[in-house]
This record gives sequence, C-alpha cells and structure tokens, in this order.
Amino acid sequence: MSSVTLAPAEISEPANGQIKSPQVAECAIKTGGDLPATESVKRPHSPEDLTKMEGSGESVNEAAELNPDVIGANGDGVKKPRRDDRDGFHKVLEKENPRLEKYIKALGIVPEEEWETLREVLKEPLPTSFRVTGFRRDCEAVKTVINEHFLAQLQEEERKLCQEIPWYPDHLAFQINIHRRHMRKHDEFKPLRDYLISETAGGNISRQETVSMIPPVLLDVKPGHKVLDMCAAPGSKTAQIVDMLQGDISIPIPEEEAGAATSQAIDVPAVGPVLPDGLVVANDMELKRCNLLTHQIKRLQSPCVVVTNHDASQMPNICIGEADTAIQFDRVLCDVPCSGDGTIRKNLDLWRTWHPNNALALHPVQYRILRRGLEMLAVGGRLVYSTCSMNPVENEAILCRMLNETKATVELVDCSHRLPDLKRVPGLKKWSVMAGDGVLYEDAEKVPGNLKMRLRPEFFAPPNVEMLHLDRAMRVMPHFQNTGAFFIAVLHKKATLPWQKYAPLIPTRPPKAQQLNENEPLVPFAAEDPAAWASIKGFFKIQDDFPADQLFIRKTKDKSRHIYMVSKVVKEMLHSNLDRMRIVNAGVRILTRTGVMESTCAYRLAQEGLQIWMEHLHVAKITMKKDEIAAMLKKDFIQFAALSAETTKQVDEAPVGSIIVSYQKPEGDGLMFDLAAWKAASSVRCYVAKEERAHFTRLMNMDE
Ligand SMILES: C[S@@+](CC[C@H](N)C(=O)[O-])C[C@H]1O[C@@H](n2cnc3c(N)ncnc32)[C@H](O)[C@@H]1O
Repeated sequence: MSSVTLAPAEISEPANGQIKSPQVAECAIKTGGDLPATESVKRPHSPEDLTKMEGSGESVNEAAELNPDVIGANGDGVKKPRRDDRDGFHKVLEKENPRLEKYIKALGIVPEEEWETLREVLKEPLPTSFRVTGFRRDCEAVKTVINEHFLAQLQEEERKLCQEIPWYPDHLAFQINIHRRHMRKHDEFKPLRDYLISETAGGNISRQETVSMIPPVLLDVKPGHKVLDMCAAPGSKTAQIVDMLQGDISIPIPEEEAGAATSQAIDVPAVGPVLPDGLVVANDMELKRCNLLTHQIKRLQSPCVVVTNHDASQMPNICIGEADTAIQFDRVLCDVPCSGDGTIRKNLDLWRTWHPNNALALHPVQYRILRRGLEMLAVGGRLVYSTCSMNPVENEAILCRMLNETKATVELVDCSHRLPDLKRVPGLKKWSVMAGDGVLYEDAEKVPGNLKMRLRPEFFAPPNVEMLHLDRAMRVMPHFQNTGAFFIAVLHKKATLPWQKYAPLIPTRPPKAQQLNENEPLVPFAAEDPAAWASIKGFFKIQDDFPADQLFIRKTKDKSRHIYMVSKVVKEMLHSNLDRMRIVNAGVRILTRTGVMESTCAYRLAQEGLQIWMEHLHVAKITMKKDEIAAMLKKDFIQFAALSAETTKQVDEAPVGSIIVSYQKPEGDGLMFDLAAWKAASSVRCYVAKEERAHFTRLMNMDE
C-alpha cells in the first residue's frame, strides 16, 4: 500500500469515533479578524450551547476559546490550559500539532528549506491589516490622514512595520506587521490604534485579514452588476464588493480574462445626479450572523444591498419583473464554510482541535454551494470560489468534481498574471487525502473497504486532472507575506450548464409564512403614504423624475420612523420576492421622521444616505468654516451667535428644517464633505453619529 502512515501515538480520533462537526474558522468573528476590534465577548458556553453551535455552523473554536472547559473535550488527551487572561492563554497554548504539521508537509506545497520559516510564522500572531472603505472621495482623504498624520509620525523602526498592501487596487489597504494586541502595548502605535478603532466604528475603515481581501478583487465587480455573495457573514468581502459596485475601487482587468461581457455593467457618468444601481444579495444561513452582516453593511451606506437568510446550497431563485424571471447573476462569490486551517494564527484553538475529518465532512456542503452558485450565475459571468483552508479536499477536489460535471460549460480562469505583487502558488494536480487515523492515501483505489464510505472517490484527483487546469487556481501560504492561508479559484461560465438545458431553474420553494421576515415587512413609501411623500417632495423641491418608487418603509402599527432608499434593481427584487424569501434588510436610510413641529416637513435628512441622493435635493446648502463645523460636531449643535457673519447670512436665508452643511478645504487637495443638519430657532444641529464626528474632525485636521 503506497500510503504514508503517521506514528499512531500522534493521532487521536475523537472519543466518539465520529466525524466532528465542521468548524467555520474564518467566521470566528469574536477574534475580530474581519470585524471592528471589539475584544472577546465574555459569555459562557454550556456543552448544550456548543452542540447547538456545531449544528449552526458558528465557530466551535469560539466556544472553546471562551470556555476553556470545552477545550480538549474531543478526547485528544491534551491538558486543558487555564486561562487567566488572553495573553496568558496564548502563552500556555503550545502551538504544536504533529498531525497537522505532517498534513501540511504532505501537501507538498512548501519546499523543505521553507518549512521552518512556515512553522515559525504559523506560531506568530497575525499582523494588523485593514482597508479604507467608502466613496472614492472620502477614501483618498482617509488615506492621506493615515499616511501623513499617523505613519509619517512613526520612528523609522516602527515605520518599517507598516506597508501599503502592494497588490491592492488604488493602494487602499494596509498591513502593519504587528498584532493589534501588541500594538496596544506600544506607545508609538497608540494614536494609530485609537484612530483605527474609531474609524472602524464609523465604517471608514474595515479590519480585514490581508488574504481575505483577494477573492473580491478577482471577482471583478463593475458598477451596475448583480452580485450574489452566497456565504456572506460577517461581511468583510461583501463590503469590498459594494465598494466596487459603487465604482469606489477601480480594478483594471484585462478584456481577454473578463470573459464575455454580461449585459448588466453600466458606465457611470462623471457628472449629474446618479443613483447607484446594481444589486448585491448578501446571504448567510445563520440568522444571528445575518444581523452582524446587516450591521456591517449599514456602515457602507449603499442602496444596492439586500441581506437574505437562506441555505446557499438551496438558494431559491430570485425572481424579478413582470414575467417573474429568475435573476442570473453577473458575479457570484462562494466563500464557503471550511475547516479553516488557514486561520490558525488567529484561531489558536485549531492547534488542538484540527482534525482531518473536518475537511471530509465539509466537502459535500462546499460542493453543493458551488453547484448552486454556478446555476445562479449568468452565462458569461464569473464566480470566485474561496476557502481559508489549505486542504485540497475542500479546494482542488471540489473544483475537479464541478469542472467534470459541468463539462465544457465552465472553465477555470487563468489569473496568473493578475496581482503580480501577490506571492502565491498554483493549485495542485496531485494530493493525498488524510483519513481520521492520520494515514494518507494517494488515490481512491488504495482506500481500504472499511474507509470507503468516508474517504469518497471524489476527494481525490480524478484521472483527467491534467486537463482541468488546476494550476489556474491559487493558494497563498502564511509565510509568503506574513498572512493567513487562502485558496482562490476564478470560474467562468461559458454556456448553460448541462443539467440546466432542460430544467433551467430550480423551483423556488416558498418558506413557511411564519419563518419569513421576522422584521416588519418593507413596503413602498410613496404608495403607502402619498401625503407624506408630497410634503417631502415639496420641502426638498424634488423633481418629478426622481424615482420615488425606490423609497421603502417598514410597515409598522405606528407611522414608520425611517425611509430607506434602494436601487432600481433592489426595488424590483423586493416587489417580486417579499413573500418568498427571507429578507433581513435592504437599502440605506435617507430620511427620519422628526417630532419637531417648527418645520413644514415631518422628515429630516439622515446622514447615512445623504451622498446617494444629495444631487436630487434642492435644499439650503450652507458652507461653514472649519472651526464652526468642529464646534458643531463637538456639541451636536452651534448657536447662531457663534457663527461668522458670512455663515449667518446663509443661515438667515434658509427656512427652518433640514439643511446641508458643507465643508470645502480652502486650499489645495479638494477635501470636501457634507453633513445632514437642521436649522432650528436659534441654532444649527447636525445629525452625525458619534463615531463619525471624530472622522470629520480628523479630516479637517482639527483633532488635537
Ligand atoms: C467563511 S465564512 C464567510 C466569511 C465572509 N464571506 C466574509 O468575508 O466576511 C462562511 C459563512 O458561511 C455561512 N454558512 C455555513 N453554511 C452555509 C450554508 N449552507 N449556506 C449559507 N451560508 C452558510 C456561515 O454562517 C459563515 O458565516
């Protein structure tokens, strides 16, 4: 038998001998890798909680780390560490796992001479990495603040630790080669750290692991596209997709690689009132995680996003238009749940809990999600499949299976010339599969009878592997550029899938009514309350050609407080799918009802959606000086008496009610922003969230 056997002492099956539930490691969001730097949530987990979490796909690692008692509960015989504090916990954790190390070695990706470097890197905490997000104009301003205000102030030694991620479009992402916990201890880094926390809360910066930024970049999203993010929570990749959809990141992509153009891409005119169009369906199976996703998405202020809650492998068709045709998406991201060995630098518990069976258990659901993703992709469209696992069973094996089943209708896109500054290795053409007992098998025929049910033939490279161009996929290893590990493959759908020719659409299965939309349903605002719309239209002097049918409210017993704006295609989607999809959230808040009687309009502008529809508003726009704005942001309001004569003149001319306050830097770099504000009887008040106020103050360089 030509298989490699590990020393039995190094291997231990779970006590019950069963395949353990998959661990969704990248999603262990409490570790904060992809989320604001909130420190660990201290809530107890009972064994019952753990069982529930296993079924739910929530990270078992999370539970284990929060409750040290559950560590080692899988019978691996490793002594449980006592956790006095986070750092103490890390110290006692041994970061040794011979079985895991042998598995990585057996992949044959890392040459002998690099092995020690990889080992060392795996034991180091991850660096701090983040992206600047939002509208292009704001991104440039934030980038300038980071470079000039924070990085330029560092001593040479510390400065060397900070780098722009060279392959990231528009240089909008940074990697600081020091873990955020260590950053906290360095006085030098304190201002930068405080800044990152504050801007993350305000949504202008997204904390995200460097390698996790790759899949959306290769997805090549264009303004106007319809994009499906099948496993989206907590939403860091969705956020990147939204930035691209709104034209805020430019990704030059060679024509020949982009494949046939799908019909949806639109050119965004440089001037004139434009409402962003396009659709991002951000889906996740876990409702709790959908709520996280909603929180993350809200910060992006996009009318194009709909958060849905479905099992991606059975994602219902999303119908649209009179004829109720199913949307075929221009782009699909399948960032599937995985065993997450690529996240071991942040999910430390993997050092003890990593088990080869995890990957074997996840393969079927990963395959089904990819299959459904390809079904929902338009001909000519592009799908990115990614995992934070190094394991070929979750990566190459899935691709082989799919490419063979789809015959010549789907192909791997060669991205070898893309992101030249990103170090990676091509996908494997040959691999072994590790059984639960640590034995490695090179091909399916050598698997003994008693293991055949578990080590399925589809986990191995098929005979025609050479023809499938697996070298077009990529794997990033942690020691290449001090990151986690990631696997990414780009697929192009050339023609209708073989099984779709005769049964083009999987019928939508309407979920049970009571499961649908726990929140109050979204309904068209102008149709629901024509009088209120007429008053808003009159006050803000909105033209007749404004698409009022893109405004929605939640239907509540009392009058709804907020009005949300959605893109044209989201509107169509809502009209056709409200009763057959679990829609958690959609659109961006643009107006809020106010109890103040002094204005003729019962609604005021909300800061969130201001940029989206500002061009359509003919409302007083007051340019203030920077110290006036800073004073207003500090207290929420500024008395008329404190305003300069120039500003007072403008304020006097405005009617009581909603106004826009603008800032334009007098000299040079084009910095400008607008704030949703209100003219009251004796003051001007702004409606900017606390976290955002610091952001604007800093942009004006007024934060000392
Ligand atoms: C790797 S994480 C996604 C990370 C996310 N793309 C990001 O960048 O923030 C995988 C996600 O898949 C979800 N999930 C697991 N099984 C699923 C399924 N069958 N359908 C949809 N989502 C699923 C998990 O709840 C988890 O949030």
